[in-house]
Amino acid sequence: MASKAKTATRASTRTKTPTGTVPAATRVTRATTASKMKSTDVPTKPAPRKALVNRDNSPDLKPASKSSQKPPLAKTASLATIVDDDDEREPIKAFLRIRPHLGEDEPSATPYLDPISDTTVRMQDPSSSSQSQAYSRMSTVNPSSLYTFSHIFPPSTQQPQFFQKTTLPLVKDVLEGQSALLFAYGVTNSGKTYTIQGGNNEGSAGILPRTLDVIFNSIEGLHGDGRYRPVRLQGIELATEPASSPNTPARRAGPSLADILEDQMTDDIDIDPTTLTLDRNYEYTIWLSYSEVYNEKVYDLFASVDDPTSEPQPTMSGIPRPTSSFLNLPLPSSQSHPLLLTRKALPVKPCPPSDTDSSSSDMSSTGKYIAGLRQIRVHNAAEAKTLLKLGQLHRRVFGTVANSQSSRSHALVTIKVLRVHRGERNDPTSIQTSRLTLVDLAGSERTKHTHTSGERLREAGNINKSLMVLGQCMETMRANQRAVARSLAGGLGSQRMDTRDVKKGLAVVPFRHSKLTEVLMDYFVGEGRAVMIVNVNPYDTGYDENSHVMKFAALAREVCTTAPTAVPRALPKAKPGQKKSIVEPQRRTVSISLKNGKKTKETLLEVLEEDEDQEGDTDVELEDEPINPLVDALFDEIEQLRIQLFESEMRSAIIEAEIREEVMSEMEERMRMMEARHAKLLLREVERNEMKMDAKIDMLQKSAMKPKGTSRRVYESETEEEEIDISLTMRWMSTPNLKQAVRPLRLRQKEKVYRRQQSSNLSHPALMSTKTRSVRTRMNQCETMSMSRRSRNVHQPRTSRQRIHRSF
Ligand SMILES: Nc1ncnc2c1ncn2[C@@H]1O[C@H](COP(=O)(O)OP(=O)(O)OP(=O)(O)O)[C@@H](O)[C@H]1O
Repeated sequence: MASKAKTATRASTRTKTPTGTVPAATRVTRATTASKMKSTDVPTKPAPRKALVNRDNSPDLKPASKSSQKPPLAKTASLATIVDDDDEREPIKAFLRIRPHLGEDEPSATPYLDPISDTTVRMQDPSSSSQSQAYSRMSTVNPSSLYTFSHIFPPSTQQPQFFQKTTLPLVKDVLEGQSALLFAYGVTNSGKTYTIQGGNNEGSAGILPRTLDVIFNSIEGLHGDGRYRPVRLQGIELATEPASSPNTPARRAGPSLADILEDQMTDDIDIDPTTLTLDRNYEYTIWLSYSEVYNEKVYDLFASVDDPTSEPQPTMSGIPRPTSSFLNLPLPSSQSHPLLLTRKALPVKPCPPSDTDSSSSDMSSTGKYIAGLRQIRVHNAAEAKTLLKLGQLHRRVFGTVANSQSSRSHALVTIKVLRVHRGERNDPTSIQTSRLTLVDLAGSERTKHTHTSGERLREAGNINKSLMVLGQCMETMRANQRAVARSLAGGLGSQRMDTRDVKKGLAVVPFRHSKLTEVLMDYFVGEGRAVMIVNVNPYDTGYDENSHVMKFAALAREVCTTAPTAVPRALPKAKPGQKKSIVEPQRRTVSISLKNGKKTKETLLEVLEEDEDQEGDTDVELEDEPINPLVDALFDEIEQLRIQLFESEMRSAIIEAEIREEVMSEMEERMRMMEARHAKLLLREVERNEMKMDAKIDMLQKSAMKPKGTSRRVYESETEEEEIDISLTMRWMSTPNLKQAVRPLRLRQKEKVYRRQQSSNLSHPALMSTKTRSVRTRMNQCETMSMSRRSRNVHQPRTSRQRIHRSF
C-alpha cells in the first residue's frame, strides 16, 4: 500500500497556500497524502501503474508480492526481477518503426532489416556480400545481428494503429495523473517527424495531433475553470486572469502570428475519434509548451505568441510581434535591412524544493525546468494544433540557415494536465499535475556522414553531444541499477547490503552535461513512464549509423525509470559578481519561403539568437546543481577522444584508399607489360613459321624442278619428311625410273598442302593471307611445270639412260 500512496503523491502537485493569494507551490508529503486520501475517501489516487518485471516488457508476468520476494534471490534471476524488489520500476519501452520505401528516388530497394517476429528483427549488412572484405575490416559493426524490441512495426503500419499501441497508454496515464515521456530516435530521414507530427495526407496525422484529439475527446464536459496555472515543472500558482474563455488568448491580444497566418492554416480533417473513459469527478485544464534544444541552448517556440495568462517575462526579449511584412508580404526591394527577429535562450534550473515532495531530502530526485518557458492553456484540439503549427513555423524560421532540409534541433512538446476534484475546486492543494512530453530528436548521424564544416560542424557536434550524453546517462543508470540489484541479491555470497550504502557508491548520472538530458532528467529520476520510438529507414546506406541506433535502443531497454541516482557532490558556490563570459549573440540573415494559398513568397529575415541570462533569475533563489570539475574534464576528454577517433578513422580510411589505388595502378602496369611481351613473342613466332614455310616451299620447288644426286634431300622437313626423303632416295637409287620414284612424294605433299588449306578454311584466294596466296601461286606454278614436263616426256626416248637424262 505504501507504494500506492507514493504513486499518488508523486504524480500530483498540491499547493499549501490559501486560496486567493499566489501560493508558493509545494508538494505534500506522502504521509499527508495518504491520510488525506483516507479521510476524504474519494478516488483522488490514480490507479497504480502495473509494474513490468521482465526485461522483455512482457505484461504477462505478475509483479512478485513482497512476501514472495523475501527468499534470497537466485543469482540467475533477471535484473528486472531483482530491481523490482527495491522499487516500483519499469524498463524503458523501445518500439521499432521501419519506414516504407518511398519510391524510385530511394537509393536501394532491398531493405537490410528483416523482422522475424513481432519483437525481433535481423539486420543484415547490405554490403557484406557484395563488397570487399576491406569494408568489414573498416566497419565496427557485425554484418548480421538480431535485435529485440518491445514491439516491431513493419513498414505497412498505419498511423492510427501505431498511435494506439505506443502512445494511447501514455495518454491514459497522463489523464490519470502520471507523467510520461516519449522520444523518437533515429538518423535523418528515418521518419521521426512523420511519426510525431504526421504527414499531409488524410489519415497520416502523427501521435502528437492524435494525443491532443484523444485528450480533448476524453475531457469533453470536464473542463476546469483555469484559475490556477502550472509553473516550472510541477508547481502551480493562481492565474492573474482566469483563462476560462474558450477564445484563443492570442486572438484577444490583437493582431499576432495566428491572425497573420490564419489563411495559411489548413483545416484539420484528420481527427482521431478515440475517447478514454475518465473519472467524471475531476475537472481538467490542458496546458501546452513547445521548446527546442538547438546548439546546446533552449528556446521557447511559443515566444512570439501572446499569452495573457502568463506574466510578462522580463528576461526574454522574445520574437517581436510580427507585422504583415513578416510573413505574408515580400519586403520591398529597396529595404536594405530585413526584419530583425530576436530570440533568447532560456536557462535550465533546478526545481525549488517547494515544488517537490517536501519529505524528500534527496535533491538529486528533483528535476529541472526551463525558466521562462511559456505554458499556454488550450481549450480544444484545434487550438492546440494551431499553436503547434506556429511553433513549428518559429522552428523553421530560426532553423532555416542551419538546416533547410532536416531538423537539426531537438523539439519538445509538453502537454500538462491539471486535474482537480470537483468537490475541492477551491483547494489548490488538491490539484494534480502530470506531464506528457513528446520529443522529436535531431537526426543521430555522426559527423563523418554529414560532410559538415563550420557552423554545421558545431551544430552536428552539439547534436552528437546531447545524444551521446543521453546514451551515457542511460548507461550509468543501468550500471547503477545493476549495482543496486547485485547488492540486494547479496553480492558474491556476502550479506545483503544496506541500500543507503549502495546508493553512496553509485556513479553520478551526467544529466547536466547536455541541455537535452537536463530538461528530460525528471523523467528518469522522478516518476514516469518512458517510451522510446526507434525509427529506421532500411533503404538508407547508413547501415553503421542504424546499427548504433539499434544498440542505443538495446541499452535503453535495460534502463528502468524511477531509478535511484547518486547524490551529486557539491562544489563551492560561485562568488557574487562572478559572471560567466558573455557570448556574442549570433546574427544571421535567413530567407524563408511561405505558402499563401497557391503563391509562394520569399521573405528575408534577420535572426538574432541571444544567449541565456547568466544572472540568477527571480523565480527561484536556489543555487544551481553542483558542478564537479573532474566530471566536466572527463566529458571534455571523452569529446576530444571521440574527435580523435573519428579523425584517425578517417585518416586510415584515406590511407587505405590511397594504397588500394597504388596497388591497382601497379598491377595494371604489370599486366600491360606482360601483354606487350606476349604480343612480341607471338609476332616473332609467326614470322619464324612464315620463314620456315617459305624455305620449305622454296626447297620443294627446287626439288620438284631438278633433283640432284641420291643423297640430296627432296625438301627440308621434320623427322617424318626426312624419313620419307631417305626412303625415297633409297627407292630412287634402286629404281631406274626417277619420275616414278618422286611421284608418291609429290602426291603426298600436294595432299598435305590441300589439307592445310581446308583446315584453315582459306581456300578462297580472297580469304587467304598474302603468304598463303604466294604459296598457292608457287604450287600452281610447280603444277604447271610438272604438267608441261609430263607432256614433254611423252616424246622422250624409251631407253632408261635417255629417260634419266631427260628428267634431269
Ligand atoms: N511511415 C511512413 N510512411 C510514409 N512516409 C513516411 C513514413 N515515415 C517517413 N515518411 C516520409 O519519409 C520522409 C522523411 O521522414 P521525416 O522527415 O519524418 O524524417 P526525420 O527522421 O524526421 O528526418 P530529420 O531528422 O531530418 O528531420 C518524409 O517525406 C516522410 O513523409
